[in-house]
Amino acid sequence: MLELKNITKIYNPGQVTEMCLFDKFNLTVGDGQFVSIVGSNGSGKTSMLNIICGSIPIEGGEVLVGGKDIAKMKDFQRYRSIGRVYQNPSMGTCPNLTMLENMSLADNKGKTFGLSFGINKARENFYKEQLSILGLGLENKMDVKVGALSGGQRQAAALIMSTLTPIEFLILDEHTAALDPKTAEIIMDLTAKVVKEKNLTAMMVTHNLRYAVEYGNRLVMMDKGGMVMDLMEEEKSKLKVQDILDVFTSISIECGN
Ligand SMILES: Nc1ncnc2c1ncn2[C@@H]1O[C@H](COP(=O)(O)OP(=O)(O)OP(=O)(O)O)[C@@H](O)[C@H]1O
Repeated sequence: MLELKNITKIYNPGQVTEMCLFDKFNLTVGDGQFVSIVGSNGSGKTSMLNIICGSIPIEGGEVLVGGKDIAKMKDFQRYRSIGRVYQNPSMGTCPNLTMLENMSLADNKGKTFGLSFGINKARENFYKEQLSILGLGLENKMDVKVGALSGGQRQAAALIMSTLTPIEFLILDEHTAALDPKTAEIIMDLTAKVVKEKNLTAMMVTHNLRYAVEYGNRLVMMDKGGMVMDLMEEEKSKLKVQDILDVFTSISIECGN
């Protein structure tokens, strides 16, 4: 279980540009939940993911995984339980390294000796087996430099790399936003497959309302550092894209837009 408890996040504290984004923000994500997170620009979605991943400091509160405060852990310890796929496919992979070297790097994540190639031929079959889950033939491209792959193939590889070690949480940060519509569909289907097969808890930020409605078993809408909608499985299953659009519209009318 992941718990964000009384999170306070202030950007630029003490400066004229000081901005309190989260003021005692709370969110609990149960094991096995796949949470779609939507919200207008600047509502705090990416900041929330960054707080979970420890990429930005917080002024107050706790980030608990299984009751343990991971905000105080070192990066390599925290990333043992978390995998993240970014918007830009090149963020999750090393373009100048081969598929095999990329998989090997991902395999070494969270180990105390740091990042090393540590190519282990004995693991190669495991890497191939994992890549074959995607059904894109990447298991036959082990010696190809990842930079030579298409954006969609790289994002698919990033998905497998981020879930190669036994993580608990998969963080998806607009991970289909840079892809063409057809490739985005493929990556979304693969995401659902990987989350199910690896029994992961997932948090997916997306501006694609259809994906938010169709995928996952919980939907959260954020606005100005708070949650304005939080629908669990049954309620979410009845939700239509238009329902979310209506909430968006009412929020922007309240804001005078
Ligand atoms: N490094 C930073 N310094 C100062 N303010 C920041 C910083 N990062 C984010 N913010 C502010 O925090 C607020 C939330 O930003 P965040 O990127 O978390 O929103 P978001 O919901 O992910 O937006 P988007 O949909 O545009 O990606 C915004 O007002 C933004 O300007």
